Amino acid sequence: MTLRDLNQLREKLDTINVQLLEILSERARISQEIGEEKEKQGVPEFDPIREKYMLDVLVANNKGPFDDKTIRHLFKQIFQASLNLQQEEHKKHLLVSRNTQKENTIINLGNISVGGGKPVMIAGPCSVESYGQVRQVAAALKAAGITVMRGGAYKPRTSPYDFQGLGKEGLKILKEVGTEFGLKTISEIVDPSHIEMACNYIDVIQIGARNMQNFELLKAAGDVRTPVLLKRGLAGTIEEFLHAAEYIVSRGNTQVMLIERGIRTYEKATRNTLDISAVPILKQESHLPVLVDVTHSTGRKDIMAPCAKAALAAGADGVMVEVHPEPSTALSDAAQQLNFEEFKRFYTEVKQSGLLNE
Ligand SMILES: O=C(O)C(=O)C[C@]1(C(=O)O)C=C[C@@H](O)C=C1
Repeated sequence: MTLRDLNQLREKLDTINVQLLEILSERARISQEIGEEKEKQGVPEFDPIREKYMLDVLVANNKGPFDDKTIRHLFKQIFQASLNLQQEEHKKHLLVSRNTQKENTIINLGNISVGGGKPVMIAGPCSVESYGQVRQVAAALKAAGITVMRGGAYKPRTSPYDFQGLGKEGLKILKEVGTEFGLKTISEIVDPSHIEMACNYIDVIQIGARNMQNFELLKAAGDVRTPVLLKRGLAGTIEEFLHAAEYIVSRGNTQVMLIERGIRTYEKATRNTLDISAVPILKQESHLPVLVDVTHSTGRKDIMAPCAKAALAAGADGVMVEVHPEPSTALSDAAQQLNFEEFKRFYTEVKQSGLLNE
């Protein structure tokens, strides 16, 4: 074969490549149209039976030189790429998506609004341990000007032998103390059958990281009209996080706040890895308020203030931090809760950055 012949063959390939591209693009456009129709009809995009049928037809028509396995592989890539296109489009239509609602969702908690452009500080003990302990924290928070207090009554702990929380008794304490000090309260609920009951005692239902994909719990939280603080799962992707929020919003409860709390990585210097990039991504992709939990993400008191400032600089609508009257005696998270003095220093430093704007 002469050099001239080789060049002629390559020119033929170049032409076919462009033709293939045109055909592939045309196929992709049709697949997108199918995707839109599927969305309207509420039919899932991925259809393995349809894919199997198409592959069988292709293999039946295959005259070589590619073997059947190669044909299956090549076309499966095309199906997958088309499916990705359909799913990208579908994501834009989620109720939690910024494409569906341009304006920020604002959640009013007493005299503060979360998501309205004025970031908030939420603080409180990891666990509700006693009436006296919650009262002490509430008094310190009130004095500092905090108006939303967190406190865990149902504690999903790694070990079944660790303190499991005071349950309903803990919710009652939060209600009593919250009312006395004029504070709004947040507490985690772990059982779908407790959601309705909890609404009588607390102002915000928290769904914890371990329950981000507890779909029955998400549905139950979607059926009430109490605001929900949804934590990102330990290994939850941003896409999974948004779909978890969609579970709640699609049931009619539009009052959802997202909270980044660190994800599991190989890094051991912090308890989890605070994914700061999640903040601007979530703000771009969703209209829901985005907060950052600096206690669980870092697990380190010495870097909580810079991480809180980083979160606010990245666009977070608020920061959550754990505070305890005497952290060394705390029944959970003893190492990372701030005492009142430490909280004051932390809060002052964050306020001085001018990012909190309270
Ligand atoms: O035919 C369909 O139902 C499509 O949605 C199209 C298509 C494709 O483009 O190959 C896309 C996703 C499905 O998994 C199967 C096929």
